[in-house]
Amino acid sequence: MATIVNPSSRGYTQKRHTTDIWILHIQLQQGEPEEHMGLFLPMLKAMSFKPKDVRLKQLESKTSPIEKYIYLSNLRNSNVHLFYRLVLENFTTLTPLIYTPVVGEACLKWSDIYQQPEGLYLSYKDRGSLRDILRNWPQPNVAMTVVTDGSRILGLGDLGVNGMGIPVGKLALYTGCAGIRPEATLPLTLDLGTNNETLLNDPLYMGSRMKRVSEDEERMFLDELMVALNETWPGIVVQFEDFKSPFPALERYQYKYSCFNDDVQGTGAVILAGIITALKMSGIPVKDQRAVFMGAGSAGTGVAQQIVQYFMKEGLTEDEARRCFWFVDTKGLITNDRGDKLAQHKLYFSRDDNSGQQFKSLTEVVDYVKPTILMGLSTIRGIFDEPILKKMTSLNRHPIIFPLSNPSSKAECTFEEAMKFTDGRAIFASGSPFPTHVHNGKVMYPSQGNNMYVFPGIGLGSILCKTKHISQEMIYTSAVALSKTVIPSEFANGMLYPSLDRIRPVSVIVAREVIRQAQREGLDREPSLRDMNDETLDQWINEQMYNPHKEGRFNELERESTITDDAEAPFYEKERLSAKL
Ligand SMILES: NC(=O)C1=CN([C@@H]2O[C@H](COP(=O)(O)OP(=O)(O)OC[C@H]3O[C@@H](n4cnc5c(N)ncnc54)[C@H](OP(=O)(O)O)[C@@H]3O)[C@@H](O)[C@H]2O)C=CC1
Ligand SMILES: CC(=O)C(=O)O
Ligand SMILES: [Mg+2]
Repeated sequence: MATIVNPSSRGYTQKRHTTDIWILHIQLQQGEPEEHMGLFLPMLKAMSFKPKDVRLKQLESKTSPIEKYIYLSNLRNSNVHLFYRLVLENFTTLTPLIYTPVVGEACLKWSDIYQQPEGLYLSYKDRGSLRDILRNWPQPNVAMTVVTDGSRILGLGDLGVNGMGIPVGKLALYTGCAGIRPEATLPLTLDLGTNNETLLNDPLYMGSRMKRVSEDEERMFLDELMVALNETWPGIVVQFEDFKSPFPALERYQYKYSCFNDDVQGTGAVILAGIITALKMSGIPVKDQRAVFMGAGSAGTGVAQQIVQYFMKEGLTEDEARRCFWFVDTKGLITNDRGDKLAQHKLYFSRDDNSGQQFKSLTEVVDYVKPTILMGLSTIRGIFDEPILKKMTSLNRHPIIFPLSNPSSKAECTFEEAMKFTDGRAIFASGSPFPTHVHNGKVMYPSQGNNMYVFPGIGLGSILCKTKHISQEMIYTSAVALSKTVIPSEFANGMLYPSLDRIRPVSVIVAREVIRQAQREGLDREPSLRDMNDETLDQWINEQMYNPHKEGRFNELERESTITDDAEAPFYEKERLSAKL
């Protein structure tokens, strides 16, 4: 049975020996004779930092992103409140280290950098006992799980159980961005085999050494899992993540359980929010939009479907809206007469107006369609090259360029490339973060079109209103809500999304609107929220959110947890105060 848990990072009380330098420092401050401090004395005397400052210094001293990732994982496991305090105070700098792009490198090296278990692994052999295994999880009140089978981790392919970095990273964002308590989150990885030969031959690989089970076998496993999860934690919100397409489980469970597919629906919502703002910037009406999508997988078609819904609300018929999209996959432009059997999820957008012509390359498609929007969800680094970006610039005053593939190593173009080859005119969003770029002496700001802007709010709203299921309208509403959170100064800087430093209030707004939509559809099971006005509801949502600054200690040995709960008191004083309680 491949069940491994590490409860400490989820807020579980765990004894731990604290022999680090902080204890010496505390002892010094508490009057311990100086001779006991030995060689550390000068260093200890010079220390006037609080633990969070020291942790940031230590983090800075790590020279590579992966070392920083490991450092932060260890901190999360040893002192969960201090970790989240750092995250909340440094969202913009720490998110790339705990999420994309560095989580991609962490997943690639998972077996090599493995320090401790951080979630629950369920293997195919466990089928028939899933409920019993879930009951062994030490936390009684799990509200949210992110589950992957590791079959399509970011744009990196089948990484088997090494995909665990994704549920861990996404749930860290649930806690950071939306205040879901750490102990209420369950990172879940299904070990259903892998078709990655490198992993199968890697002596350090920790998953089952077998090829992936069949689609039918996986479906039966998921059926058992969904029942087991809901019996163990009734109403638990399930986020499906990084399953290879096609992913039929969404249609199977969508109206039965509280669940959503983040790659299809979360990405769809966040990119729709970006497009709503981008269209305001470009000034081109909906009816004149022509969007070319490089990549027709779960994310690409999910995004286009959300935009179709928006175009229809803006007055187009469904057919008119659908015809604003052209998709390119490994075989070229997707058309009805291309000669291959199209997967189900591609049929809706397949073109029938190509007069028998077939277009193999993106360049040919761009020449043919003359798009206003170029979306990348293809995992092909650099496919939006100089000629294509220049072509888009010749066609549009403000071409909309969204290289959305993750991690950065898979991005269709970088921000710098987009600015350079469109003469600073592109309206830009990427899946992973890029630095600002100076173009003709002006600082240009990239936007990050990543589902992290919505999934925390969707999950939070769904949990709080105890929704029966998560409807398509709830997802759509999250997009519209997000688009309204961009403030004028951000818009003026070309930003399509709010600054990450405001992510908590943004998540409150997204959660509130998700709750309101559930109420309109009669899906909510928390009637007390129905009579609250928006202001009261926002305040109530805020009060429900985990705040690491207000957390008490875990136990006497969790010294650092104790000393993080007051921002102002010197930590050694706080330690003394807490010791009296
Ligand atoms: N920014 C964000 O928030 C998000 C970004 N993503 C990113 O989007 C990317 C795609 O994810 P997803 O849709 O789930 O993946 P899929 O595997 O479902 O789809 C990938 C698509 O890209 C096409 N493709 C791959 N390689 C080539 C190639 N060499 N030439 C032409 N087409 C190619 C595939 O074609 P074919 O169908 O013929 O195989 C397929 O249509 C990933 O990098 C992922 O990280 C995903 C979710 C959210
Ligand atoms: C962001 C995300 O969900 C992905 O790249 O798969
Ligand atoms: Mg994903």
